[in-house]
Amino acid sequence: MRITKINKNNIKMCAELIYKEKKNYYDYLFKNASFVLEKALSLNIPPFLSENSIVLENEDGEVLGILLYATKEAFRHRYERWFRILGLKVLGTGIKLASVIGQILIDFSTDDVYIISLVGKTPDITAELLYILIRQFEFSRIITDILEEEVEKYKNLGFILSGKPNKIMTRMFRTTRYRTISGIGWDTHPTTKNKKLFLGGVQIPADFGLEGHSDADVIIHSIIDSIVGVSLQKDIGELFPKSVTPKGFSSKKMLLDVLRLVKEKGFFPINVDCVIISGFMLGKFRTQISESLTSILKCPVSLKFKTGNNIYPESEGKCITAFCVTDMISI
Ligand SMILES: Nc1ccn([C@@H]2O[C@H](COP(=O)(O)O)[C@@H](O)[C@H]2O)c(=O)n1
Ligand SMILES: C[C@@]1(CO)OP(=O)(O)OP(=O)(O)OC[C@H]1O
Repeated sequence: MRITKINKNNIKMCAELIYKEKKNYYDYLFKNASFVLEKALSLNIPPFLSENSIVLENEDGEVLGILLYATKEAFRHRYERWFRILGLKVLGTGIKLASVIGQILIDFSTDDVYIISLVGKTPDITAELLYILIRQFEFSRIITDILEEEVEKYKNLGFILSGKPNKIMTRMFRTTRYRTISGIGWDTHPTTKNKKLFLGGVQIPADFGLEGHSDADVIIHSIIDSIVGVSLQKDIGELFPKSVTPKGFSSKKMLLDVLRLVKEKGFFPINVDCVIISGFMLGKFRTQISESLTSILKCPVSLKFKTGNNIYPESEGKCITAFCVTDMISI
């Protein structure tokens, strides 16, 4: 997944998502609304400014979600440019637009940001877009006007109701404050000759593996527990019970599932720090394991390896143990 802005390659997909999210409202404002929106985006007509967009795309360039925002400035200037797409119709539509814009200018300050569109193909993408906005910019309040059916979605993102700016829309707002929170995780698995060794999503060349129902990747299991405890009040066994998890299941897939779940709830890992106790030397795999985990978690991951100085069962190769602490931002 990559972060970008509206550009000529993705403008059609972005315009479609923006239109679909508030179809009734845009249809009320404009005739042929989907065409008007795409045109407004391509001509950069305020407040539909591509510079004020955050777009998440997959590796194939498919748009997974878009957040389009506007500052007070964007509502104030260069409105005459609407004539270029609306022509004479601006006289009819203009009255509706002018009243919407006028109300917004009265209701919010230069410290606020107004969300025109926040739409993700899945709830975790929607939350991630909001997280990027909150972390990147120092606004004090986020205001948005939405259709009634979107209220739950915004409540889940920490917004509260604040009235009805017009007969179609509902207004909601939230502050941009966030908190940091840390979780701890631990896991240990006995070694076995019958399995491959997976650590941090990397298959390590060794003549043994770890016993367990899944691929028994102790590093990932400890990271999962450090994340899901504080965010979901759960542990790995509750999320992936042995009764329904296929034997040998990939821990990497479990971590990807967990990240989707916690992001939906507004929790974003920002740092992971692990200690691994193992008699089998792992130092030469540090970079590979850390890069594998960073590519999944999208945050720095540090690893320390310890032998246990011959006094732990890990030192004798009976098992491998991992501890970890994950710091997260909760929006
Ligand atoms: N499985 C391991 C354990 C340790 N290392 C490296 O060896 C250093 C010394 O470890 P002690 O537990 O004896 O203090 C340690 O700093 C690690 O870099 C390792 O590579 N793999
Ligand atoms: C992951 C699960 C189930 O798939 O099994 P294991 O691979 O045995 O791992 P463990 O860390 O003992 O506990 C959680 C289990 O539910």
